[in-house]
Amino acid sequence: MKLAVVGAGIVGLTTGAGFAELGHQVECYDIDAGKIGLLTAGAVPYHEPGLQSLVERNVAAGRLRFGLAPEQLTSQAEVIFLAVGTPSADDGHMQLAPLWAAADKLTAWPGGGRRIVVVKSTVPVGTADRLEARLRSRLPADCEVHVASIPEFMREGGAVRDFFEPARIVIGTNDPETFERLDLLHRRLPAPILGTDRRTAELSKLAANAHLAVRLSFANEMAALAEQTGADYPAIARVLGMDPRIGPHFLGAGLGFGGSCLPKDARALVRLADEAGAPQTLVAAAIRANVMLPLRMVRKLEAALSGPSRRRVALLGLTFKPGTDDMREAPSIRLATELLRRHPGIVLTAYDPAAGEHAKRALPNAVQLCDSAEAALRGADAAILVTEWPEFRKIQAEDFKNWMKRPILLDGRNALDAETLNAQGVVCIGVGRLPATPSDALGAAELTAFQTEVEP
Ligand SMILES: NC(=O)C1=CN([C@@H]2O[C@H](COP(=O)(O)OP(=O)(O)OC[C@H]3O[C@@H](n4cnc5c(N)ncnc54)[C@H](O)[C@@H]3O)[C@@H](O)[C@H]2O)C=CC1
Ligand SMILES: O=C(O)[C@H]1O[C@H](OP(=O)(O)OP(=O)(O)OC[C@H]2O[C@@H](n3ccc(=O)[nH]c3=O)[C@H](O)[C@@H]2O)[C@H](O)[C@@H](O)[C@@H]1O
Repeated sequence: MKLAVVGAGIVGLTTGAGFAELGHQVECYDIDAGKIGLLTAGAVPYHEPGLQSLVERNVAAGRLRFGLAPEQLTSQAEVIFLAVGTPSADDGHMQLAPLWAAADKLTAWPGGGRRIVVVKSTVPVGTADRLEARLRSRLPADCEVHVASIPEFMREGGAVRDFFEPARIVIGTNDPETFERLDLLHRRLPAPILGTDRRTAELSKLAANAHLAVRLSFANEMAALAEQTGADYPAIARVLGMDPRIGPHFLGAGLGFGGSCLPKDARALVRLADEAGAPQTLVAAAIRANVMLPLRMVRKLEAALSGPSRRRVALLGLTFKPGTDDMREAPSIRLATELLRRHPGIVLTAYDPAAGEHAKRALPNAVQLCDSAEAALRGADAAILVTEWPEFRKIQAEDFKNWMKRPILLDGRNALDAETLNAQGVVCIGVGRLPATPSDALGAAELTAFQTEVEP
């Protein structure tokens, strides 16, 4: 089949390269000339395992091409995927301007006939309906267009694996012929295909991310309760996870969920639900609970250092999770900002193996970015493990003791072997693990003030 993808972000590029690997002819477009320049020169601009070789292989085989506009490639695509970004607006709604801009360009695409436009981007319910009406009113009479919703569930850092081994594929359309073509396109992927209407497909995507957000906030609040009551949250998570009705995934407590999707999609769902008259109070509470977590960590640091002003504190890991260079809504940003706001004299050093320039752009200027964990830790009074990159687990107790002024580690992801480190003279404090000292607990007034500040 001839396919086109508009928006060569992580989703668009992985989808395009993935379908090319399955033997289809794919053209990928993006308005970002820098990105298209890199891709045309053979460089993938994302830290995404397996994507570089997937792209290289399919470009070399002549199945994958890149361009700034369809006129450059004379597209005759039967199926066009829209995979542009849908970032949050200030009020929590999703910005759909990139989607409408991309869609409006479709009306100038060469060639008529029957075309299927698939919305891959995560969007509010009803967007595919609006898009179809918009396209039909603008396309020439010889062009028959059908819009479908095929939401994407891939995870960053595992996008290629998730493309080839998805848990499920949802095809949202009411048009039987459109379903048949899209079903045929996806049939080689080893996953159940669920046919739904478009609105159900759109809401199922938002519901999936909101469910994950609620689950994580539950885990984090339970971990806080474990700390305050002297229980051990990781053991509780194991107990919960062994119940097949609960399952073991996404129960990890720590600094909370970040990234370009979970927070954005949860916020958008709350807005959508308010307008629809079916408020999602649980999801709203999950968002609030999540943004509190960096503050909890600041309070822990304050308790551990008895006042971190003019101290040197190292942040280990900055991206929103390991395996990616993505800094979008990374908890490290709120943590660093809050530390600097509350303790203007603090010296913050930081190291991340992948964040590079993204970290420089996302973090306050005062954060000193280092090019190794050792450089960040040298002379530090304490360190906070923010992102559980595997290389941090290789640092030995002796290294922490030699490099740091005081080997105090706040493990914000329960990634380190606290027992071993503690036995070897390093103070390692995990999340939901140790009984909190009274000063750890957030005062009610402080909690309310912070919550008001971060109200979703
Ligand atoms: N990142 C992820 O793992 C997942 C993302 N999603 C959703 O997929 C969508 C895309 O996400 P990402 O790939 O992460 O976004 P991204 O921000 O990495 O990439 C979006 C791309 O679209 C391009 N673009 C914007 N307007 C355009 C236009 N008018 N014409 C052509 N290109 C245009 C941008 O230049 C950018 O390269 C979002 O709605 C997101 O919520 C869904 C599942 C997973
Ligand atoms: O819509 C999207 O873009 C995607 O959003 C998430 O994927 P992703 O943002 O790549 O990251 P996750 O692996 O879900 O992690 C999200 C956040 O939760 C945190 N997390 C995850 C798991 C856990 O146990 N504890 C925890 O704090 C991570 O550190 C990270 O900050 C979903 O998992 C994907 O299914 C979805 O397609």
